[in-house]
Amino acid sequence: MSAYSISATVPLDNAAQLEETLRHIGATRYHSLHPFHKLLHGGKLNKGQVQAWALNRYYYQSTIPIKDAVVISRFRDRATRQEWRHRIEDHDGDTGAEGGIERWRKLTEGLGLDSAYVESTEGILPATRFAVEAYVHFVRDRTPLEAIASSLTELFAPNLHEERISGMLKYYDFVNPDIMSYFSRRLTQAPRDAGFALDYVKQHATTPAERRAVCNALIFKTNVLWVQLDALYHAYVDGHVPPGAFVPAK
Ligand SMILES: O=C(O)c1cc(C(=O)O)c2c(n1)C(=O)C(=O)c1cc(C(=O)O)[nH]c1-2
Repeated sequence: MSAYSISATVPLDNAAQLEETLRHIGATRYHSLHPFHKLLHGGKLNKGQVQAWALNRYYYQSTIPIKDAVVISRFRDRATRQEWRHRIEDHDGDTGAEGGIERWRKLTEGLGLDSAYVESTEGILPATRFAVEAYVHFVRDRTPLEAIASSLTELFAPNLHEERISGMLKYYDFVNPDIMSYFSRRLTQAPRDAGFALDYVKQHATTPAERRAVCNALIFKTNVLWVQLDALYHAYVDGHVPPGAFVPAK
């Protein structure tokens, strides 16, 4: 066991073994297992703590299209770029079509946060910034195959989003279906994206070494997500807010 890579003894001789290993990584390392999410979805946080989560996650959400633009830049193959580009539109929106970032801003606004403050990202935790930047650098610096593989956490997102929608609506009187629209929309977007990425890595990782690199890219990404919640827990559950970061109103 390592925090960064799968064990050398895991068999990766074909695409079926690759998929099995990827699903195992999700089942054991996805951030749905993190204690901060248990508190968030179980109604155990106060409004200020939910605000801190949404404020920090805004940085992740708003960086995703930048990450996807970098992914696209790695491919000479037009068909892959064509397939990938709707992800940018899903988040950025288009003329007359609201995108995910705008929906996320509605969430932070509905939680009572000032949009200019959220968009400035001035109040986010240093660990959020470092983790999210590491994701962008990963897709820039690793192979195109690993860049695609790092998006595979989305395979596990729909279950988490369903748990989040129902838990947050049930437990928090400051949450309503309108401000949760970001997540209801992702329930259809994420499976399509994850399905493409899974098919892609199964087809293009043709050696055990490449399949291992795919698995380790997914582990890297689960770490990107996990450390963001570690930092939120330390700051807003344990109460050690770093200098200059968002402090909820009393
Ligand atoms: O709420 C979540 O837990 C969660 C997780 C993830 C993920 O697993 O990376 C994404 C999202 N949401 C999400 O909304 C989203 O648009 C998204 C894009 C990506 C990606 O890596 O390209 N991950 C995720």
